[in-house]
Amino acid sequence: MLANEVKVAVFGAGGTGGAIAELLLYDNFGEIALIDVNGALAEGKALDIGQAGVLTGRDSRIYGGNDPAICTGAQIVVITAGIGRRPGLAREELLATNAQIVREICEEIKQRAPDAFVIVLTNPADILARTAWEATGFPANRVMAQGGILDSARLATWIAALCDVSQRDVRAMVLGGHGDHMLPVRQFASIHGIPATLLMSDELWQTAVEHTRYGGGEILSKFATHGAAVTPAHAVVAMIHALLSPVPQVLPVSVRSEGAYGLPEDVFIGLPVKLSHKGVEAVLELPLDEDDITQLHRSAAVLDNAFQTWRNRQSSS
Ligand SMILES: NC(=O)c1ccc[n+]([C@@H]2O[C@H](COP(=O)([O-])OP(=O)(O)OC[C@H]3O[C@@H](n4cnc5c(N)ncnc54)[C@H](O)[C@@H]3O)[C@@H](O)[C@H]2O)c1
Repeated sequence: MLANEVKVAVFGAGGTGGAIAELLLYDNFGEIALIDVNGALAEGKALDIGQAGVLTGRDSRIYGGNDPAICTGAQIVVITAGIGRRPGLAREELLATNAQIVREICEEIKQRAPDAFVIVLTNPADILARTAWEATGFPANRVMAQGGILDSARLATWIAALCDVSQRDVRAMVLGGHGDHMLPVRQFASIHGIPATLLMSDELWQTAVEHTRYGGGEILSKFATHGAAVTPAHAVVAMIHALLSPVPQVLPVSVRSEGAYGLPEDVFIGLPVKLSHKGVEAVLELPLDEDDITQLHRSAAVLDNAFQTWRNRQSSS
C-alpha cells in the first residue's frame, strides 16, 4: 500500500506524537489524525505541521483534537499518550498510570479501527504492548512496541563514534526489553559487513553498551522536563514503512514471544522479526551466545514480573 493511501492515527500529541506526525507529513501519508486529552494541543500541532505541507510540497490531510472518534478507519495507530519519564524515574514506574490510559485508548481502537496495526511507544513500552494486545483482542501479529530500533540506532551511533567510522556503515541490534535490562548483541554488530568484534576491543564495546543502555536517561537529564523525541519518532516511522511493504524487513521489534528462545509465550519483548504488510510475519530464532540467552531471559523476567505485579494490584483493588 502507498503511504498516500494510508490513514495513521497518533494518540498523544506531545513531544514524540508531534514529531511522528511531522515525519508522516514529510512522507506524504494520506491522512494523519492527532488525538490528545489536551485537544487544543493536538489541534495546534496539526495546524502547525499541516501548514509546512505548502512549503515542503506535501498534501497530507492532518487534523487534531480530543475526540478519539477521529481515529476511525485508521490502518495504523500509534500510542504515545501518557506520562513520560522524569530524571530518576524508571520506565517501569510509569506503568500504573500509563496502563490505564492505554487500556482506554485500546477500547476506542477496537471499536473504531478494528483492522489496524497498533504500535505502542508509551513507556514501559513492552509491558504496555502486552496490555494493548489483551485490551484490543487483536491478533498478536498486529500489536507491537517500539524499543529496539531506537536502542539499536543509539548503539550504532556509539560504535561509529568510538571506531571513528561513518554511522552509515554501522549495523547493530539491541534485543530484550526497552529498559536498563536491554540486550545489545555483540555478534550482530558490524561495520560494512565486518563483524564489530574484529574492529572493537572489549573495552570499547562495553563503553558503547553503557552509553546505549543509559542513552535515554542521558538525554532526559539534559532536558529535565521531557525525553528524547526525534529519534524515537524516526524509529516508529521506520516500523510504519515496514508495515506497508510487501517485502519483509528484519528489525528488532517488541512482539509477543510466542515461546521463541524458550521465553514465556505472552511476554512482549524485543526480538528480531520479519515485519511487513502482514504484520509480524515471523520471529527469527538465531543462535545467541549462552550469556545473551541468559540476559534475554532475565529481561523477560523483569517484564513479566512487572506485568504480573501490576495485574495482581488491579485485581486486589
Ligand atoms: N518506546 C520508546 O522508545 C520511547 C521513546 C520516547 C518516549 N517514550 C515514551 O512515550 C511517551 C510519550 O512521550 P512524550 O515525550 O511524547 O511525552 P509528552 O508528555 O510530551 O506527550 C504525552 C502526551 O500524551 C497526552 N495524553 C495523556 N493522556 C492521554 C490520553 N488518555 N489520551 C490522549 N492523550 C493523552 C498528554 O496530554 C501529552 O500531550 C512516554 O511514556 C515516554 O516515556 C517511549
